[in-house]
Amino acid sequence: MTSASLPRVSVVGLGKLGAPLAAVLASRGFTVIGLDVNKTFVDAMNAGKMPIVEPQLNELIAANKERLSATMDANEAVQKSDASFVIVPTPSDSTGFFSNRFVLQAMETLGKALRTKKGYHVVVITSTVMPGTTGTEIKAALEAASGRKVGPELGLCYNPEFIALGSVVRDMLYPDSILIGESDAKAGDMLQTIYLQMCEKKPPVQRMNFVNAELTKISVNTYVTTKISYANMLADLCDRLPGADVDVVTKALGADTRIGAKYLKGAMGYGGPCFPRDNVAFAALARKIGARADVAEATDRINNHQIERVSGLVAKFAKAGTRIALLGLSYKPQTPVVEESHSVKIAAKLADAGYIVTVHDPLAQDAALTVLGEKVVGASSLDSAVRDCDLLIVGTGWPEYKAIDPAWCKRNGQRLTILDLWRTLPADKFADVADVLYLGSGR
Ligand SMILES: NC(=O)C1=CN([C@@H]2O[C@H](COP(=O)(O)OP(=O)(O)OC[C@H]3O[C@@H](n4cnc5c(N)ncnc54)[C@H](O)[C@@H]3O)[C@@H](O)[C@H]2O)C=CC1
Ligand SMILES: O=C(O)[C@H]1O[C@H](OP(=O)(O)OP(=O)(O)OC[C@H]2O[C@@H](n3ccc(=O)[nH]c3=O)[C@H](O)[C@@H]2O)[C@H](O)[C@@H](O)[C@@H]1O
Repeated sequence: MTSASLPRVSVVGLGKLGAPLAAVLASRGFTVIGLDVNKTFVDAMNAGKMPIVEPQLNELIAANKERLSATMDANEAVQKSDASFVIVPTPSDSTGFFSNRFVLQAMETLGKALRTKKGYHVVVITSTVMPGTTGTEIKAALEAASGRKVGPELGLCYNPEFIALGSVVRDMLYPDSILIGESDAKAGDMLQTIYLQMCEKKPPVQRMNFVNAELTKISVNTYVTTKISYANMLADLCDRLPGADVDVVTKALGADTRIGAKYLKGAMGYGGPCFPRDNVAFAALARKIGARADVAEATDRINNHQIERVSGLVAKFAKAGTRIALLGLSYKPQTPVVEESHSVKIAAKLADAGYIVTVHDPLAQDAALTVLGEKVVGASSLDSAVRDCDLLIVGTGWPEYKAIDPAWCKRNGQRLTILDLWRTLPADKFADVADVLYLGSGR
C-alpha cells in the first residue's frame, strides 16, 4: 500500500512503548502524529531524538521525520488521524488493580476532539488494563466525551503489545501474534490492516471481544512468570542437592516442546514494570470475583523469596561490616529501568543488615541511587568497585561484566568470593584469584 492509502495514525503517550510504536509505524509508511501531555517528549520527538534508551528508536525517528510529528493538541492529533493508539501509564493501586485514570483522561481529550471530527475513527487501547474495563468505564468515558456511540462511526479496540524493553522495535516488527479485542468487525478490520502493513513477517491475528483480549494479555505475563518461578524453585533445590545443576535440568526440561526452553533460567527473580504487577493484578482480580489464583500467588511468593535466598547466602560468607560490591542494578541488562529490580532490593536489604554496600551499573546507577539514597555508595568505576570489596555480587548479568579483569580480584593471600547470580562470569578465568559461586548448583 502507498502511504496515501494507509490509515493515518495518532499515538497518545510517547513513552517507552508509545514512542517506538510511532517510529515503527512511520518507518512502515504510515503518517503518524504523536500526542503527549509532556512537552519535553513532544519537543524531543519533533527534534528527532527521544530521551528513551531503546535500540534503533532514534535512528528510526531520524530516518522517517517526514511522516512523523508530535503535538500537545488533541484536536490536531485527532483531525490528522483515522486511528488513535492510547499508550498511557496504568499504574497499580494498593489492591494490585491497574488504575485507568490516565486512560480515562485520554478518553476525555480524544472524545472532545472527536466532536468536531467528521468521519470514522478507531480508538485503540494499548495500555495494559484490568479485564472488564474497556467495554465498561473506558467505552462509557469515550462515548460521553465524544457524544458518539461506539458502532458504525466510532470503533474501539483493546490491543496490547507483547514487547520486551531492549527489543521493542524488533518485537513490534516480528511479533508471535497480534491480539485484537474489538467492538465490531469494522474496527477490528482497520486495526488488522494496520498490523499487516506494519509487521515485517505477517503474524497470525487473534480477534475476540474486549474481555478475552484483556484476560489474554495478563495471562501471558502471568504464565511466563510461572515458568520463571518454577525454574527458580528448581534452582533452590539444586543449591541443596550435591551434584545438581539447574542449567542441566532446565535444558532437558525445555527440550520437551510442551514446556519450551524460553524464560526457564533458574537464577534470580523477575522484575521490571510489567511481570511483577501483571501477576499480582491477575491474582487480585481472581480474589475479587471469587475465583482461585493459587498458581499466580505462589509464583509471586517464590519471586519475592529470591531476595531472602541471596541475603541468606551472603550471610554464610560475610559478617556485618563487610564491604560488598554489587554489580548490576537494572531489572535486566541493557536498560536503565530499576522498577521492581531484584538487585536494588538486595542492595537495600544488605545495607539494612549492616554491610557496607557499593553499587555499580553501566546505565542504571543514577536511577538506583535515587531509590536507595544514602544506604549505599555509587561506584566511581567498575574496576574500583571490584578492587575495593571483600565480597563481590553480580546481581544483573550485563555482558560488560564478563570483561572484569581477574587482576582486580587479587587480594593479599586471600581468595575473593564472587556470587554470580546469573552465571555471567566465566568461572575458569578467575580460578587463580577468586571462587565464583553460581546459584543453582549443588556444592
Ligand atoms: N514499557 C513496556 O515494556 C510495556 C508497557 N505496556 C503498557 O503500556 C502502557 C504505557 O507504558 P510505558 O510506555 O512504559 O509508559 P511510560 O510512562 O514510559 O509512558 C507513558 C506516556 O504517556 C504520557 N501520558 C500520560 N497521560 C497522558 C494523557 N492523558 N495524554 C497523553 N499522554 C499522556 C506520559 O507523559 C508518558 O510520556 C502501560 O499500561 C504499560 O503497562 C505494555 C507492554 C510493554
Ligand atoms: O507486558 C509487558 O510490558 C512486557 O513484559 C515483559 O517484557 P520486559 O519486562 O520488558 O522484559 P523481559 O525481557 O521479558 O524480562 C522480564 C523479567 O524477567 C526476568 N527473567 C527473564 C527470563 C528468565 O528466564 N528469567 C527471568 O527471571 C528478567 O531478568 C526480567 O527481570 C514481557 O516479556 C513482554 O512480552 C511484555 O509485553
